[in-house]
Amino acid sequence: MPTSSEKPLDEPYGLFIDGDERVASNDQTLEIIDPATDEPITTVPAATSDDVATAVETARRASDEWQDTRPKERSRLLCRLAAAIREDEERLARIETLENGKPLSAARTQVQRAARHFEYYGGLADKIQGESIPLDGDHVDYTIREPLGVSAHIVPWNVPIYLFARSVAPALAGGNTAVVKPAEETPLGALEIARLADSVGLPEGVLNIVPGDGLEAGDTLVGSPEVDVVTFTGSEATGVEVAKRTVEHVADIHLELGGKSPNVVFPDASIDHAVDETITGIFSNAGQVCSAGSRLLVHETIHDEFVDELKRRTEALTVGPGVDDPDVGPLVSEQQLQTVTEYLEVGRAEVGEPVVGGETLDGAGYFVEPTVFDGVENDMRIAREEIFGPVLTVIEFADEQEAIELANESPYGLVAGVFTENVGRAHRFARDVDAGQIYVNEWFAGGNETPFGGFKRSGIGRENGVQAIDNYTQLKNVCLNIASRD
Ligand SMILES: NC(=O)C1=CN([C@@H]2O[C@H](COP(=O)(O)OP(=O)(O)OC[C@H]3O[C@@H](n4cnc5c(N)ncnc54)[C@H](OP(=O)(O)O)[C@@H]3O)[C@@H](O)[C@H]2O)C=CC1
Ligand SMILES: CCCCCC/C=C/C(=O)O
Repeated sequence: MPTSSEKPLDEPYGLFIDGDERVASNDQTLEIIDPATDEPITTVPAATSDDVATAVETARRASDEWQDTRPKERSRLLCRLAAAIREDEERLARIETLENGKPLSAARTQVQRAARHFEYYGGLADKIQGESIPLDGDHVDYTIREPLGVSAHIVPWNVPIYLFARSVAPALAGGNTAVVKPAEETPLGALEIARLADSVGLPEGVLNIVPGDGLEAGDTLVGSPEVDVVTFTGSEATGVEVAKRTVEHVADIHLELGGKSPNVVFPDASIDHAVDETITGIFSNAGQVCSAGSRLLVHETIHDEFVDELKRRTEALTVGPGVDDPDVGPLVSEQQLQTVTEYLEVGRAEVGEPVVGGETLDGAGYFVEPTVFDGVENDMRIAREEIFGPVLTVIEFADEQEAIELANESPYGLVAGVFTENVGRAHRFARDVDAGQIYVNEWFAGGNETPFGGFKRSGIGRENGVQAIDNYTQLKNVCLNIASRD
């Protein structure tokens, strides 16, 4: 397997089923495009419904043995996989950059996070414990956490390697087998990690990867009655369809959907720091992050100074191909470029010219300038709808009460951030704002260890942390009558 940075791909790629690689049953393929150049990178097989059914049958067959594998052995295997990912970090990062477009240093961070995820859940695999419940002297009552069985993972294209790890690691740790459908644009990272899993000894059939079209491969997967739990990250519209299909066969479902997260800056904050974090919050991954800080609420007394500084630093950001490690890479696809371009026009119609950015770059690739729209009202489309691009909307507020009301006036509730040096205000914000995670004085705070998921229309359930084990286990209660019957 090549490890040099010059040749990150180890072609050809196959559907990864039962520890083996194969072409699609009808030979169809997906073409993978480099978003920085609009040029094809490689092809992978596109799973048909029959292929997905085979993958699910395989996962079902492997399920009993994996459930019976001693937890400490599952733990060892996941930790070995983490080590293998770390050893291959540079090549995997180059693959993430190639298929997704993100800057190389950001791709390296995401590969490290993926490795950390397998370590973290490897560490937890042998600590999934029940409880004993006191009843009375004649009864012994206890709970056991058992695996659900076959888990299905619908993974998006924005952070493909990390988001693959985010749900697969706790699922395998919990004793489930997995079938993963990566996004059409970015299947390579998942296929590469499946090979690493095989190389460290993960039993055949425990992890299966079926790249393909959402409407065919994805729908067949989540609709399969043999699937016991579905985890989905992506758009709200698709998430709702996936949930309906899953509930038809009464499987568990976890949804991590969109956001329009408020980033609230009070006058007592360090402006310098808050501007930096605002830029990180909206322009990382070219704004293609569910937890992007896309709605900046800034106090009226610091508004002008803040926006001037934001403009100055945004203008200085470099935009270019991810392999050159710029500040901002291309969007993932022509489709995403079109969506974001339409929102730039919506923004112009709603508030006029942006204070910075607002253009797509000429030439090959899907590049959009980092953009800031000022003078936005909270009920405008650019303040309510998830753009999923490098586009920030700036809204003024007059006092704390108004800031909290504006923060909460959104259909979403994924994360919310506050910049203030006033501890009481930070805690009031955390108490009063409806979001699954609150950031204080740092955007993208927390990590693999901290529960992550949405209030309101941002989703159902929590990823990350010890809590994610609950997503992939079911609770059994055992109650014994131990009264003497002599
Ligand atoms: N919360 C997040 O992190 C993400 C949010 N989004 C949001 O979604 C918007 C559109 O992006 P898009 O890629 O179309 O997102 P989707 O939500 O449509 O796709 C996410 C995943 O779901 C799959 N999928 C699509 N339809 C089905 C289905 N019927 N059954 C099962 N799986 C399905 C997709 O496959 P396929 O690739 O074949 O379509 C992909 O793997 C973005 O602009 C952004 O706003 C997108 C990605 C991540
Ligand atoms: C800068 C990237 C941080 C990624 C954090 C996890 C993202 C999740 C998502 O978009 O669904």
